[in-house]
Amino acid sequence: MPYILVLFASRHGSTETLAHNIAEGIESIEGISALVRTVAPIGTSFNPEISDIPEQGSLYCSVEEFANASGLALGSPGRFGNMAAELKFFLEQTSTQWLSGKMIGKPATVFTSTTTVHGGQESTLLSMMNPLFHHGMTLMSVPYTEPRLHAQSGGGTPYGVSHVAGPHHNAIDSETAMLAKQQGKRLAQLALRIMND
Ligand SMILES: Cc1cc2nc3c(=O)[nH]c(=O)nc-3n(C[C@H](O)[C@H](O)[C@H](O)COP(=O)(O)O)c2cc1C
Repeated sequence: MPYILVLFASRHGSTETLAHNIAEGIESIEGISALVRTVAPIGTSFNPEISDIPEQGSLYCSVEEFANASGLALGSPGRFGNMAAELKFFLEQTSTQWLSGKMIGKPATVFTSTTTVHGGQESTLLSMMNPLFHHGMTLMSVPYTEPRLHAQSGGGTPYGVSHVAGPHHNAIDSETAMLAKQQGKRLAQLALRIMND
C-alpha cells in the first residue's frame, strides 16, 4: 500500500503528538497509510555515539523511506525561528533524490510547536518548506474554509498546524489536534488524487 511519511523532530513531545494526530488523519483515508518516523538527535560535540535504533518512540527514518513515500508531512519544533538542526541534517542526506527528481510533484505539508505565540511559528514552517520546494514537492496545508483555523486563539496557521506549548510543554488542545487530523486527511486525499492522475 502507498504511504505518506510523517517525519518529525521532537525533544519534549509536542511535535511528536502533532505527528501522530496528522498520521491519524492520513489513516482515516482508505487506500493509503501513514509511516511515522523521527530523526536521530545531534549531539553538541557533532560526534555523538548514537544507536541506529532509538531506545523508545518512533524509528529513525531511512533515506529509502523518504524516497519511496507518496507524500510527506514534516514537523519540527521552532529553533530560533528555524527548523531543528537534526531535521535539516537528515534532509541534507537526500541530494540523490533531489538529483533524480524522485520527490517531484508529491504533496507535502509542514507543522510545528514553539514555546511562544510570536516565537517564529510561521518562519519555522516556511524554513521547512524551502528544501521541499527544491525537491519539487507540492506544498499544501489547511485553508481558511476549515472553521477551526478561525477559532484558534493559540497556534494554528494556514502555513501548517502549530502548537503553542508554553514554558511547561502544555498538551495539545483538542482543537489543534482536530486541525492536525484535518491536515493529514487533506494530504492523504491529495496524494491519492496525484497518484491516480
Ligand atoms: C535551541 C532552541 C531554540 C528555540 N527557539 C525558539 C524560538 O525561537 N521560539 C519559541 O517560541 N520557542 C523556541 N524554542 C522552544 C521550542 O520550540 C518549544 O519548546 C517546542 O514546543 C518544543 O517542541 P517539542 O516538544 O516537539 O520538542 C527553542 C528551543 C530550543 C532548544
